[in-house]
Amino acid sequence: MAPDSSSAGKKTLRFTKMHGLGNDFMVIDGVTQDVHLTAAQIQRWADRNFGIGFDQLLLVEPPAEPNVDFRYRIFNADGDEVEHCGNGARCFARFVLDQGLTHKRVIRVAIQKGTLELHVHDDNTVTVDMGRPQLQPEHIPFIANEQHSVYPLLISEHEPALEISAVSMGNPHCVILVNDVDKAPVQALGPLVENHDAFPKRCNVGFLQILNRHEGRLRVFERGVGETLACGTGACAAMVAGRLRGLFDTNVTLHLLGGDLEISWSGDGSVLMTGPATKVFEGYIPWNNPTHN
Ligand SMILES: N[C@H](CCC[C@H](N)C(=O)O)C(=O)O
Repeated sequence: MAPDSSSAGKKTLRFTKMHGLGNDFMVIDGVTQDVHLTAAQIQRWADRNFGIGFDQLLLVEPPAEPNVDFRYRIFNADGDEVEHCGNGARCFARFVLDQGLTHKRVIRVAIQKGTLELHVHDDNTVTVDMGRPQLQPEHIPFIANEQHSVYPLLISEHEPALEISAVSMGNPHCVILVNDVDKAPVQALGPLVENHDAFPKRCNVGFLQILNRHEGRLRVFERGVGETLACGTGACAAMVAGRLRGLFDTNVTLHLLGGDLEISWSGDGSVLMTGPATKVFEGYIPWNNPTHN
């Protein structure tokens, strides 16, 4: 029985903890609850010792336009709102069905820059149409050399420039090819690239090991979070980068620390991503809605 959310003026907020291959989320129903969040509140809840602990917070809201079922907003653990989250999109679809907010198995959801179409399968995996990758420099604030969206990125004058791929899935990704992800300098290089001034909005940093034309291994140092066990938009960006370099075919399995994602891209049009979405628990947290303080 849920505690009375309005007793004695003290409010409680209902949420669900979920993950997509270990990339974990606090998911909040902002359709039946009146929710206004501050960056400071998100940071407190994201703390894995003093809060709930998550990589991103997902806020589900009513649609603001026709032909869309919901809007969903994404906030990194550092409190910043961001453009897209692939693992989050799958968990969003599972959440709105579990909560009875929809009975549709094909769900259209608005994100910051566009609309996604989600297909929920009987085995509880979800296929997300992730939209077209954006390679034009205006999406990636780079001096483009145009060659397969591969750019030199100078980290230090004492070392040769990194040869990186820059792909936007709505959120910025920098993909670096490595021989062995287990030996990749994720913690040392991740923050330097994330905060490089070539990325005025910072970026997510993917370390991609090509196994064959249909398989790769990927680790991601996420913008605003650090290394996560999986990154859906990062997997899409890595597959696009590999395909643009002529190293991947149309359908690829990417092995991330938390499990596998299936990514399809013909070289034009949308990237499709398929993977699981898992509910861990439901909870309630005492809360003073900032707009009612
Ligand atoms: N850290 C990302 C947002 C979450 C992306 C990731 N969790 C995914 O599954 O796509 C960014 O700042 O753009």
